[in-house]
Amino acid sequence: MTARPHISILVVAAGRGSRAGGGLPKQYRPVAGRPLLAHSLEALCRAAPDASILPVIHSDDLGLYSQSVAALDRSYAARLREPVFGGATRQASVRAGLEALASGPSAAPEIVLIHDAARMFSGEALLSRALDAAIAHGAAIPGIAVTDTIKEIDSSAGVVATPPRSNLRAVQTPQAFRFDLILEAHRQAAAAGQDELTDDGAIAEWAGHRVHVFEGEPGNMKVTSAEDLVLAEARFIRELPDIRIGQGYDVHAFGTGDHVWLGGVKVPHDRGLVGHSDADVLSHAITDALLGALAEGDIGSHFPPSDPQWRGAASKIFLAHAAERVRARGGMIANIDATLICERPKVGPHRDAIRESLAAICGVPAERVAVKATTSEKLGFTGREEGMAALALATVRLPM
Ligand SMILES: Nc1ccn([C@@H]2O[C@H](COP(=O)(O)OP(=O)(O)OP(=O)(O)O)[C@@H](O)[C@H]2O)c(=O)n1
Ligand SMILES: C[C@](O)(CO)[C@H](O)COP(=O)(O)O
Repeated sequence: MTARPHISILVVAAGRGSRAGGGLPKQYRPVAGRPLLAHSLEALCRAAPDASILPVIHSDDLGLYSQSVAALDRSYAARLREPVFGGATRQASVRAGLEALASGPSAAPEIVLIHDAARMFSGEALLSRALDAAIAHGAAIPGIAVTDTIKEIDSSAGVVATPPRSNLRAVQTPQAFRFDLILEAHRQAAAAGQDELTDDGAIAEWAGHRVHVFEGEPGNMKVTSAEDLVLAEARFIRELPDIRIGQGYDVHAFGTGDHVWLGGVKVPHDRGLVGHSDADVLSHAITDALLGALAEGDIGSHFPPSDPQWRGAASKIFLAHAAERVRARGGMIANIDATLICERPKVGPHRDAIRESLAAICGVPAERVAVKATTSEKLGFTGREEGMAALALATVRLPM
């Protein structure tokens, strides 16, 4: 198997967004509650898990940039290199980024993908095509067939040419290159005073390289105008994953015994909980929360108390089943938050063990599982220590 090349992604975000208007540069304008740049960076982090990412920003925008990074998941933010400052044109900003990659603390990449921060819908398939094309051709850009007829015009003569549409492509980013090729092409163009080229493909072309065009994506829009921001927001909201919240509640009475089961952990107590199964009130509430999020009935409909096979059963079977239902629907459990209501036993000393146990049963990290406890101030059935109650919420993310 050939080793994967070392890849960097340069994200140019130093423009002023004058065509979009609205005060802030467009890459910092909110889209669905977060700066546009946070969406673009997140899309790249998701689509290219191995690549390091170098943002190129304007020197006036450090505060805005930090706010965008703060809106990212920490694991994504950790993948970003220290930003470098861009120049007065896109071309100058790209060159600043390439020079930083060439002279930075880590080895220069073999392949560089150059991407507009203003494009927030770049997915894995597009990045993968870009990478393959750069490896195969050295210089490659994504293009889509144009569907409008394009005219070349002159202000005095009007239309001067109608180029055959079948040969025209609207090109996008990421544009992908062998790093040494595009760095040298940018240096040569700058030295020759050629500083108004609007994409990196044009720079490679100017330097005499054959530039390959691979299939772009119609959805890979560049936010340029104020209308584009509105379209991007609408599209982002339409593509949001299906986030579900489920709730569960359960009660079991105390009876004789020397322990209770809580979240799959045996907790010593001077009484036990009575139930058809092991009466793990916490696991039951969470099972119902997960099934509730899926709108797939409740614990009783999956494991009828009338069925003798569940007599004395370990409740982790029920909970693992509910978690498996989430996975079977292509989803993931985002978090579980549960509260036990009892005077005794004290839950605090067992909390971490219970969280670990629930996390293992559900197949999620323990940091996504919260277990809390409260008394009812000696009021009601829990206050009189006649039984225990548990409440649970689960957030589940399903594919659209
Ligand atoms: N001096 C510049 C100009 C542009 N860009 C970046 O290049 C991408 C594509 O440029 P464009 O959409 O034209 O952005 P702006 O230059 O900001 O827009 P405008 O021309 O409307 O001012 C954007 O992500 C933009 O931030 C850049 O890094 N440095
Ligand atoms: C690089 C680019 O996005 C390819 O379509 C485009 O040329 C950028 O042009 P802009 O005027 O800087 O938006």
